[in-house]
Amino acid sequence: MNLVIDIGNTRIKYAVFENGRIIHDHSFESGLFLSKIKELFEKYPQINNAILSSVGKLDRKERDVVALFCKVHVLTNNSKVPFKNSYATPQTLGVDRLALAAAAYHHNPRGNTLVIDAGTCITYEMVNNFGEYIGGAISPGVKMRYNAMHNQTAGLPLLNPTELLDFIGNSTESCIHSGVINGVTQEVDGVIDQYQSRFQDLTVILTGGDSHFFAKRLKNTIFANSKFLLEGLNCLLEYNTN
Ligand SMILES: Nc1ncnc2c1ncn2[C@@H]1O[C@H](COP(=O)(O)OP(=O)(O)O)[C@@H](O)[C@H]1O
Ligand SMILES: CC(C)(COP(=O)(O)O)[C@@H](O)C(=O)NCCC(=O)O
Repeated sequence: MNLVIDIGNTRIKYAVFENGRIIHDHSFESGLFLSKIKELFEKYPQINNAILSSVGKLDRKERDVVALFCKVHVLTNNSKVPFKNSYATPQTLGVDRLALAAAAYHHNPRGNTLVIDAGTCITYEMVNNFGEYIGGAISPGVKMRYNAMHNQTAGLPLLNPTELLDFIGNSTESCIHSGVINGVTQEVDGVIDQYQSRFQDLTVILTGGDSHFFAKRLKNTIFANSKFLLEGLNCLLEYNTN
């Protein structure tokens, strides 16, 4: 059994894999790391390998906690990947993006795949039909857009994301919601259009904790997969331990 852990800028997500399939997954706040990991190994003592991916400062404590129970691979920019990495600055590439590219390559090794991850930031990852990761984009996430407008103005309230009734706002709140939710929707649809005009038979995967706020509004066809990054981590764990 494998344990994969994704420490993002907002949440920690993990999954237990058996024979390539998720048998358990969960997310939690960073303060609960030790107790959650202990609980997990009590429930699944068969876990013998783990991979730890962190886009923040990985506290040695976190690695050491997992290492008490099994072998740990800490994902870095020097980990082996099954695809060609053509990012111009591979040492500064977020390891979460490496995992998304691995998942894209695993699911569609001979196809063109665009992965859109709506987490703290919205990231775009392109793996082409030559098995080459060529990069993509980083843009502000849904919550970040609400926070930025509140923090950088005198008069805009801080709102929580919500379903949008119409793209035309007629109040301060509905205008902010339109600016963020309709704005993200138009951005994502526009970016998909650009990639589609350059890459034939493009498969688009949408993932990330905030994707549900706009997924249904997209005009383009996408495959929603909330576990895509975790699946990529499992591929990288297998690739780096076998
Ligand atoms: N239990 C939760 N705790 C915090 N955020 C959550 C939770 N469930 C869903 N979310 C949403 O997920 C978003 C973070 O998405 P995620 O893909 O986990 O980002 P990251 O990988 O950058 O940490 C938050 O902005 C929030 O809206
Ligand atoms: C772009 C990111 C902040 C995304 O983090 P997330 O929203 O998934 O928490 C992270 O992948 C990162 O810090 N990247 C480093 C820069 C780069 O990928 O080129």
